[in-house]
Amino acid sequence: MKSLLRPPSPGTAAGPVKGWGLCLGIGALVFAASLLGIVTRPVGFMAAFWPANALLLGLLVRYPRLAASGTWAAAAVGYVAADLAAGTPPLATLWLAAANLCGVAMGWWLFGQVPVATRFLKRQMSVVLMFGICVASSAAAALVGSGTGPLLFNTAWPTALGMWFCTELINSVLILPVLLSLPTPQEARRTLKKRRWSRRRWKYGAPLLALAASEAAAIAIGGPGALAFPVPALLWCALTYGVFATSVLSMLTCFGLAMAAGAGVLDLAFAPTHAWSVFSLRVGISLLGLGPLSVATAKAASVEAMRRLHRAASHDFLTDALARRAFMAQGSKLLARLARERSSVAVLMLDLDHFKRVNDTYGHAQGDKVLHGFAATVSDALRPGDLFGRLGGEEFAVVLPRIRQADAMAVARRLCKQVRNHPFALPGHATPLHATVSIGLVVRTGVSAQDSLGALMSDADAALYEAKAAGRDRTHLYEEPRATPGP
Ligand SMILES: Nc1nc2c(ncn2[C@@H]2O[C@H](COP(=O)(O)OP(=O)(O)OP(=O)(O)O)[C@@H](O)[C@H]2O)c(=O)[nH]1
Repeated sequence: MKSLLRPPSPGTAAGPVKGWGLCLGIGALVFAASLLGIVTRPVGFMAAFWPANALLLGLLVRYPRLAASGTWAAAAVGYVAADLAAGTPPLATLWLAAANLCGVAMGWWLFGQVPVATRFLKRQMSVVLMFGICVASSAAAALVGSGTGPLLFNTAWPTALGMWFCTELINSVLILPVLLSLPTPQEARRTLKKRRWSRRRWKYGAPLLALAASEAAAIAIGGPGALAFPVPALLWCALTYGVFATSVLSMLTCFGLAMAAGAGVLDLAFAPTHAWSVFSLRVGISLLGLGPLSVATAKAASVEAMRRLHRAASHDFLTDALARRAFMAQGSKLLARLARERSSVAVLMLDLDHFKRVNDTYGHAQGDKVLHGFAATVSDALRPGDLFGRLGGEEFAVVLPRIRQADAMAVARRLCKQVRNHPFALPGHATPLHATVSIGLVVRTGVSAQDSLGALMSDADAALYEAKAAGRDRTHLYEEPRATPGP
């Protein structure tokens, strides 16, 4: 399917357009969302709730490859069909559909100018930019569509312009963040795994309770200030939950407030029937949702920056193995856990053979490539729970938890074999380099609190020395020196 408009740079969450089925789905979604807007539209008035444009824009931005000609055509059919079904005259339906599509196309084009991470609410400035785009796309739809006000809805043009704009704004500002921050199944699984719901349930439940209580207080007390009552609870939610959960809660709270005010349940002590009061209410509620969203986005961006910083500090830049300090810290922690379990452990010391010759023959830069390839070969051969670190130079270490001696020996031999058989391709050299490694290992069954990682590494190092002395490219198991019989 050929694109009408060039899609924005391929997004991370893009998926292929699967033919007409997907187009039909988009058309049906736009039709249903438009009908919902029309059903909630007061007779002879413009719609107060119009989710179709925000849903369409959100899907196109979230999955850029949806933005094909068939999708746009299906969306147009969806808009027109919904208005025709509601009895709008045919020419007017075309005008209304054109206005809606104009707003969506404007938003879609502007999102395409924004870097992918910013677009998906992963940067500090994401919410500000998203708000700017929502204003521009709402203005585009309002400018094109507001001419229908005097003709169809008996509304003066400036009022129609304002109403169209504020309705578009509240819908896009509240619905778009939900779609833009929608986690992939992989991200959702990771988040659920990280959160320890059972142990800290109160910590995760408290902001939700506060939000419900503040909304109840807003309805009970009322008055112009009541709109701001849920703000502290929403901010608490933003500091506790992720961007997606915050955007869902903001959307529900803000739409809830707008509907409660419209229905008179929330008494704001002003006349919600007066057009400019409605304009002010909708714009105000749109802005209300931005605060918590900005906090959640800024927090997520700083957590991500900290994670990267931590990774850079704990991992060796050249080989991506754990750096010495992180290896010792994580290894000692693991050993303490194994001591509590009385489990077994194996510690391996690995040293590339004659590595100085590699540097001397091929140069230091090529030596770096060999170190990188060696580390990748070793880490590929280990299990997820094993620790692999670079102690310095061409010396590495591995901790294998909960392993029997025979299996640890098999792992060490396998590593030796894999390195021996691995051809290290060096740029500018026709024939690949073959390297070998010597490994010394120590196995402790029933780890006790007296065992330290440093002592085990020193035993493994002694075994490594023996492996080197015996001719290299081999493994050697450390054996406790036998007690000499007394006189
Ligand atoms: N390319 C590169 N070389 C390094 C790095 N760190 C240490 N080396 C080199 O690794 C070499 C280690 O040499 P030696 O300790 O003599 O050991 P060897 O030549 O591997 O000999 P054996 O260990 O006895 O088999 C030295 O030439 C160091 O300069 C690094 O980050 N990159």
